[in-house]
Amino acid sequence: ACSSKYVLSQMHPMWQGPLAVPGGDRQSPIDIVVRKSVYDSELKPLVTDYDPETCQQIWNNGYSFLVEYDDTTDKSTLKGGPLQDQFRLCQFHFHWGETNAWGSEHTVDRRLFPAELHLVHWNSDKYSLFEEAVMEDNGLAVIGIFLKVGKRHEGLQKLVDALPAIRHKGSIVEFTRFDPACLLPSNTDDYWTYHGSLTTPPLTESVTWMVMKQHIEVSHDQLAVFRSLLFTAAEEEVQKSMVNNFRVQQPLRGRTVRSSFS
Ligand SMILES: NS(=O)(=O)c1cccc(F)c1
Ligand SMILES: [Zn+2]
Repeated sequence: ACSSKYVLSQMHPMWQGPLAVPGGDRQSPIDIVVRKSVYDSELKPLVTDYDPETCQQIWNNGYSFLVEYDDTTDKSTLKGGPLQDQFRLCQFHFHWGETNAWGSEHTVDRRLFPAELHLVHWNSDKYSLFEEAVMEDNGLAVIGIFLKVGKRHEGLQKLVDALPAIRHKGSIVEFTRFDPACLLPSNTDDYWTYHGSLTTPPLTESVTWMVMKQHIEVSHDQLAVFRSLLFTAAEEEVQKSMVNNFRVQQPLRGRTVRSSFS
């Protein structure tokens, strides 16, 4: 599984400030200004091919909870879209708020969503490990999907039911046969894409972002279980609710956001 040490658990969201980043001219997340995005007819549909058998564990890294996949073979892959190479799924995780009013990292015309899902992949045509790819400017491809509060998401419930077992930072439990394709919106042909970074330290500028235009719906109660997680380890005397684990929007710095739809 990809090394999640890159989602540094000891980094409390307080780091959201302008952390000094080498270069720092392609940081994420950003506000997507729809009328400034440029339609690119060359952008292809995303092609995901995920094998649920590669799902391994779910754990609380003190920042979010991660579902990690075996990325030692090309069994769960992403290609197409703006991508020239094949990418391997290594993990997915979420960002959310303390209320339904905010929580997403990307915004669309400044609109905030209650949460955002990130499916993280690394370029297995060019690199042999996540740790290598994370340092290269075409190393990672992350699919961002907005969550809205509405009807219950049946596929998400298996994941929600596992959360009480990983309430504290450092908790990990086996989690198998989860097909991340069930979390994709019905339309994955319409997305915005731009070159950016990780949104948590080390904030490396190695990510091709694909933010889906169509959101998925989860129930209020399902999202409330996300908020029952803790940033803190079991032994810490003051327990802190895992909420508002999102980074603020970063300057576009002249980048162009392309859309796959007109
Ligand atoms: N939030 S994110 O940019 O998807 C991310 C942060 C850190 C590590 C990683 F693999 C993905
Ligand atoms: Zn993320």
